[in-house]
Amino acid sequence: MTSIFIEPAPAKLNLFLHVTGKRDDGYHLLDSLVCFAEYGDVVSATRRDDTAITLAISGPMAGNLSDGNPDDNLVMRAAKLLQTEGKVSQGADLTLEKKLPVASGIGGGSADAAATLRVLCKLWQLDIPADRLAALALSLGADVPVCLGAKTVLMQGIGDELIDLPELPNLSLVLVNPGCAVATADVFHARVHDDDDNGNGRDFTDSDLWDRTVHFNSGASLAAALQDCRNDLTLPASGILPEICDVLQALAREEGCLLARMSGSGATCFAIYDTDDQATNAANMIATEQPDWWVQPTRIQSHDNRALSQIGASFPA
Ligand SMILES: C[C@](O)(CO)[C@H](O)COP(=O)(O)OP(=O)(O)OC[C@H]1O[C@@H](n2ccc(N)nc2=O)[C@H](O)[C@@H]1O
Ligand SMILES: Nc1ncnc2c1ncn2[C@@H]1O[C@H](COP(=O)(O)OP(=O)(O)OP(=O)(O)O)[C@@H](O)[C@H]1O
Repeated sequence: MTSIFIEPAPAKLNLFLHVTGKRDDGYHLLDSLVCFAEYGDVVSATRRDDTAITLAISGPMAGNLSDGNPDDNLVMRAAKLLQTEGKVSQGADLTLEKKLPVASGIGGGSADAAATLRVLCKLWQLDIPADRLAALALSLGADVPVCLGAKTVLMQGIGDELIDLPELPNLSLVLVNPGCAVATADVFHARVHDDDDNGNGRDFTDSDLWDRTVHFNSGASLAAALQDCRNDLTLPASGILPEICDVLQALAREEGCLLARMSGSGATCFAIYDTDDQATNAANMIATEQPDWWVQPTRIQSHDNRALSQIGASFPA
């Protein structure tokens, strides 16, 4: 019997993203409310007797990763890092079902790397201290630590400081990407004044604007509070890719839209709708009008289904 271990790699959403400073090494300090969608990629792993690590990629977005060197894939990089760190003498056959658009602000690669770390800790029965695992995650990318826990948090620092928050209400969401990749580094670099700021400069937002104690009981009350926040990367990202403005307008004009905003460094935008039906209708309308866009209705990941997903699964193959 071969055991297969399976881990979801859910889409990350920045419900707001404030840039609060810049470090000497060029990385930006953030204050961001991060949650995870039910929709995402899937990583699975089976054991090998030798030390080789293989990766097979399938799924609707697999083609967008086929050009690069497979060893550059964040799944492979995470696996090799963990194998070295854990002094593991086994290998693994990994699969990645790629459903999220690549380089699109919803952390697809980061979610895949984090899911790989989780799945291989189970497969290889590693007991790595949480702070060591978080440091490994950060070495793979600023978004990987938040994707490791895959729960609602306030994210600060460069993505390495994670503060637990009360669970958010169930949200009816639509994610839309105009079909163009945007590089995160280009968006940060395109910020006005970015080059002459020292970390306390005039174009940075104050941090700690979010009340960490409030428990929202509806999507409407959360969306109302989010109106006072922004994504500070929307302007630079839409300067690079003006279609982002079209996506935001398309989401906002559908019935029941409570909030439409870009996630991360874009170009994917999300909208919160009042009901699941309104989200489904909005997704259908936008997909019909814009057949080249990626349009995905989903919900926020709740504690219940997250608990299930974190256990993973082991069954005969
Ligand atoms: C914008 C966010 O998506 C918000 O969640 C993340 O901060 C991005 O995280 P990520 O894609 O994992 O980013 P990385 O791969 O670590 O960094 C890519 C590039 O983005 C810029 N970068 C990234 C994160 C950060 N806090 N400040 C930055 O300035 C840097 O130029 C860096 O070279
Ligand atoms: N498994 C993977 N999935 C997606 N991208 C990957 C993967 N492995 C490597 N990459 C590379 O990583 C880069 C960032 O991709 P990713 O999809 O994580 O961006 P993103 O959604 O903008 O992330 P973030 O929101 O964390 O900034 C791309 O240039 C892509 O080629």
